[in-house]
Amino acid sequence: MHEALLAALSTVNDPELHRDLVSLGMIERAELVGGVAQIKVNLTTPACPLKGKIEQDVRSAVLEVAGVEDVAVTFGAMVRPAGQPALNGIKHVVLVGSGKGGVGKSSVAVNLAASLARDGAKVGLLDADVYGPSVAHMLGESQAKVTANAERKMLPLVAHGFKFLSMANLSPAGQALVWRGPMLHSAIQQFLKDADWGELDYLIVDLPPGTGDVQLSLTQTIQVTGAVIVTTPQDVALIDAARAIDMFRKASVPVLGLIENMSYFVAPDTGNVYDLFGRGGSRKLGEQFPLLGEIPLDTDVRKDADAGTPAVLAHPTSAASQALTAVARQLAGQISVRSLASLPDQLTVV
Ligand SMILES: Nc1ncnc2c1ncn2[C@@H]1O[C@H](COP(=O)(O)OP(=O)(O)OP(=O)(O)O)[C@@H](O)[C@H]1O
Repeated sequence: MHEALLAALSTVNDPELHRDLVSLGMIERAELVGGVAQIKVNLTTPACPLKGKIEQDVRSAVLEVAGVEDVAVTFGAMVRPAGQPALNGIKHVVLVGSGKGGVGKSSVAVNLAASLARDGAKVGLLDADVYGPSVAHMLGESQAKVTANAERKMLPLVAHGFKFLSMANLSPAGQALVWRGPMLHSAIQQFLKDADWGELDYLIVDLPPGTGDVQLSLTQTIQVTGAVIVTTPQDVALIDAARAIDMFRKASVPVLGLIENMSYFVAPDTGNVYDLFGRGGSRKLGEQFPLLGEIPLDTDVRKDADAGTPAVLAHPTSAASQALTAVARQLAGQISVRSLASLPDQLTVV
């Protein structure tokens, strides 16, 4: 019966990876118990955007097998690294960049981390925006201090289900950091290599805005899976976003997608939608980069950040939070696609 079930499952494709679940090695269990087919699918990310579709397809395929009266589908997830893991224990490093400041890059980075962690992934967030570190504030941890372990490695702080490190938790509050290129390089190196991040599926890195030393230093130091670029829809922001794309391309960092923030505003009293900055402008940047999502302007995104809880956790049902959650899942999906693109045709089947 196991073989018959596997044969049925081999007709079900992962909608994003365009390969069948069996050859992708995603079937962890397939057996018939009292007329009920027990199928366990091991997804490539707990933040899979297409879980519902996969479940439906598995059900209909398995119900075709003679003797199957019902199907019970359960899910597990194991994020796979893209070739070599970025750093010891860290499967994917994802850079969050922007061409210009103030477009909401840090807000997006914090909410991506919170959303992926809530979906069950092991997540770290590195605040590499050393000139204006805002991550600790957005997580309600601006007073916390980083400590070291017995091997003198920095221990990341933990908030809202994920780990993070920020310069703000190393330097006295309110002091500006006047650092130059080589010092910045070594600070970033320490955050990456002299920190005990443990096992992570995703390390999200909030870069400083623009295309300077820190960004280059990072792309040259470690193997990153890719970068996402946060922009707003105005032409000026898009011109700068194009510059950021160009920088990543020159550094051979794949651009996993664009995120359009402050895309539109829904008036809470009337429900009218206003495209304050000309919505959808990101599409002009070219079709080779997926638009991972459009996030509306929402005062709760700012208020929640100031109160120290990411909006996706504080107001999970708001339009902005739902858009941010969808973006996080799209991103996780893009990373799975990249990781599996280089795999051989047939994987080990359990
Ligand atoms: N979708 C949104 N709706 C409402 N306010 C937002 C939204 N996104 C970001 N903001 C607010 O806009 C301001 C700038 O956001 P943020 O600090 O995340 O931008 P940034 O691009 O990281 O800035 P910088 O590059 O200067 O670090 C913050 O006050 C933030 O709360």
